[in-house]
Amino acid sequence: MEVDKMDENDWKYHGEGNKSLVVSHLSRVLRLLKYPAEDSENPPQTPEQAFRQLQNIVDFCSNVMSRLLGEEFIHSGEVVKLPLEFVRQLSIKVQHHRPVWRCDKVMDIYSGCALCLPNLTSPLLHQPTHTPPLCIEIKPKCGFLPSSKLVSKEVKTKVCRFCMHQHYKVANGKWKRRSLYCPLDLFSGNRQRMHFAIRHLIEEPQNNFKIFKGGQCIYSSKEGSDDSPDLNSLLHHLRPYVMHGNNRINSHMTGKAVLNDFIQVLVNALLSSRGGDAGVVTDRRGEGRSACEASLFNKERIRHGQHLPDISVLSRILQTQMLDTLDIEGLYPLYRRVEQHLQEYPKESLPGDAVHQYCVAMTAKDCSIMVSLVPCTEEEEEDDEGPPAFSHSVSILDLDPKPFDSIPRQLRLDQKIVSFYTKTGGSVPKASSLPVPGIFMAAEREDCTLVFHPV
Ligand SMILES: O=P(O)(O)O[C@@H]1[C@@H](OP(=O)(O)O)[C@H](OP(=O)(O)O)[C@H](O)[C@H](OP(=O)(O)O)[C@H]1OP(=O)(O)O
Ligand SMILES: Nc1ncnc2c1ncn2[C@@H]1O[C@H](COP(=O)(O)OP(=O)(O)OP(=O)(O)O)[C@@H](O)[C@H]1O
Repeated sequence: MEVDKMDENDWKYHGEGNKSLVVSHLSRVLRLLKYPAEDSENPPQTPEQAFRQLQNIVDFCSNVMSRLLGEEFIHSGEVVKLPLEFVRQLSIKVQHHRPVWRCDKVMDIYSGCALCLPNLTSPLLHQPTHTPPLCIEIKPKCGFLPSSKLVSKEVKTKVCRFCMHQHYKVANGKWKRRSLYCPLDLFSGNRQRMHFAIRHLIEEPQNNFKIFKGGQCIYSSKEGSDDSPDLNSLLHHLRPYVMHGNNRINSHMTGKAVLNDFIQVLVNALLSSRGGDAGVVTDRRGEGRSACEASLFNKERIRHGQHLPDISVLSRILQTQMLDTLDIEGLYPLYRRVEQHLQEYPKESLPGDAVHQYCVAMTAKDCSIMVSLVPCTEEEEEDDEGPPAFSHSVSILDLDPKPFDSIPRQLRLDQKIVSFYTKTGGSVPKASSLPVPGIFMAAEREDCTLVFHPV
């Protein structure tokens, strides 16, 4: 990338999270920092500090997270310096593409620094094919229940944080409808539970699920809209991908069958391992802690569980998340001691391995997975009968270090989520806050492999 020849017209808005805004051009993305809007006139850090922050992200990703998660999944990127005029023009250009609820923050136009990464949704990264790759982004969140003795509320050992948080988010207006996705189902390694989890991600994607086709986002939650995302449009996009096997070309496939095939391919990619056959490991979550009581998956079926292949992306993420052995309730007193120590000895480097370990686990609880599916050509396809054949690649994104001083906020949020869930009895929400019965609910009636509990 020749930074002195940058033209904002080449770049387009690609997406954003809470801390960064991403623009793309062909096979590259630039990830720019964001600041609170009230700081827009007065940037909270100097260009040197911004550069250091981005370099820290690269170093943390390549030295810490890549060792824990497996370097085959990681792209650390590099920090680039950009012309300020380019960044200013870019910020104006992308503004009207930004979701309104993200505009409490503004793009950093002062430092001229950004992180340059491969565009993981780009067709150019993949072999040339008639059909562009489908890229599925999943933000899986925390996949286990805490077992720390320092947990004060029993409900935390039965209902997962994501499921409890959903009640709090809907009550506070962050999302219109509750997602029935449960991370413990996705991380279970049991194909039926994983299928069930992905169905719920599709039903109510929120910020946990997106699909890109040829670099364009074709399926995601529509910000501020009461409507569910357009499943018919998704089916329209997916159908050619799952129909391209010879035997199917002239046959009709129901929407349900298209989605089932698509989910099956995605589950296969998530369970696959790089560089060898998947071994099966003992579930480190232990008996009785691998299911969330709030999940609607039929509990009877959980007994016949399988486990995650040890070197699958989900297993690597889960193992890293589980470095949080104390839970925020057990960690907070240690954090306070470290903080006091630093007040007394400000020149010392930070002691406290447990606090470091907790922060690493936090990063793994907030990262995203990008699965890229490239349809096999007819010659490559071996089996006409089974689900369609794809080659796939899997990456992990958003591996930024979490700041130590976010720990007090973590504790407060944990208390709010648990207290809200306990007060409202974790009640099944009113019909109006459940997903609109869509293609899945209708499809369920004829599906004997998945069972929804009555709601
Ligand atoms: O605390 P959580 O679980 O709500 O996670 C936050 C995420 O909310 P989510 O529940 O996934 O919608 C939140 O995501 P959104 O802004 O809601 O899309 C951020 O990822 C936040 O991380 P950071 O402060 O930007 O580094 C995340 O904060 P950390 O807890 O990872 O610091
Ligand atoms: N390398 C990449 N290739 C393609 N798309 C990307 C890449 N990195 C990020 N994105 C897209 O940009 C979005 C925002 O990026 P990212 O999640 O890193 O932002 P963030 O502000 O750090 O998120 P968070 O809210 O979790 O803190 C992602 O959800 C993804 O869709």
